[in-house]
Amino acid sequence: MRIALVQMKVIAGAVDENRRRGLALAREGAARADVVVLPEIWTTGYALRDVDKWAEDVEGPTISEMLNISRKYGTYIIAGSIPLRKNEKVYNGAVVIGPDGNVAAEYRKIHLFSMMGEERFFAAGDRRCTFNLNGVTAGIAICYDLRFPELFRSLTQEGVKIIFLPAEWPAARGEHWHLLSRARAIENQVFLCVVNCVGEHKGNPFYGHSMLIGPSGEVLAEGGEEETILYAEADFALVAKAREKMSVWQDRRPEVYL
Ligand SMILES: NC(=O)CCC(=O)C(=O)O
Repeated sequence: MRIALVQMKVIAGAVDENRRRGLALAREGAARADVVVLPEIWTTGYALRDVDKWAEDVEGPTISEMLNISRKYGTYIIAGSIPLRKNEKVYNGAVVIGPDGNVAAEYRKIHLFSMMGEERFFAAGDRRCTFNLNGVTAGIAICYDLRFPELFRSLTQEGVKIIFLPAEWPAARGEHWHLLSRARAIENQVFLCVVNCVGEHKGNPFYGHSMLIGPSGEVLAEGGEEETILYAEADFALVAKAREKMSVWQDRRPEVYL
């Protein structure tokens, strides 16, 4: 399965420009891959005070155009996250679009990033999200969720072989980005597809370094700190191979942990 990791430059508050560029990059990726993934809140960036103004539902201009792209190219699109309006609340929400051009799943960020006051602007999600990716069970988490291994464990318990993580992660914590992403892949023996943005916010650069990580922690593709589309192959047979080689899952002792 060929994945396009859209590591785009996000400018806080420049919604029209971000949307125009994000859609163009998604079109480019969709022409060359089976799955396209965008970063976290890529339409608004960290203009958190304005997310209510810019929030859209799945019929809004961003997702409806993503549905057209996916229908035209027959690709899955994980439309990063956008401020997503649902039942009169605004969530930091990721929408998964199937190759038939319909919404296949929605994930609303569970762990809001209190260090930046996200909880003042978004409602928190309270549900995990898995979906069928061409016969493979896949899961989603968003950015700060990466610090909560329990979520990734539960997704693995549900049978996922790949977890997608759109992010807006700063260069200041680049080491954490690498360590946590690889640890989540290694401990669960699953693929992690982590897609970050580039650019800066109030003088603080975003880290980029989007990656596809294999189920033994191998970095199969990694971006730099520039806007780019990374293309990478996920061979899901590697999951069974990693688990045959080292039976971490069977060796767990859950009865002792809680
Ligand atoms: N947008 C985020 O969730 C940022 C998370 C982050 O910077 C961190 O966990 O560190």
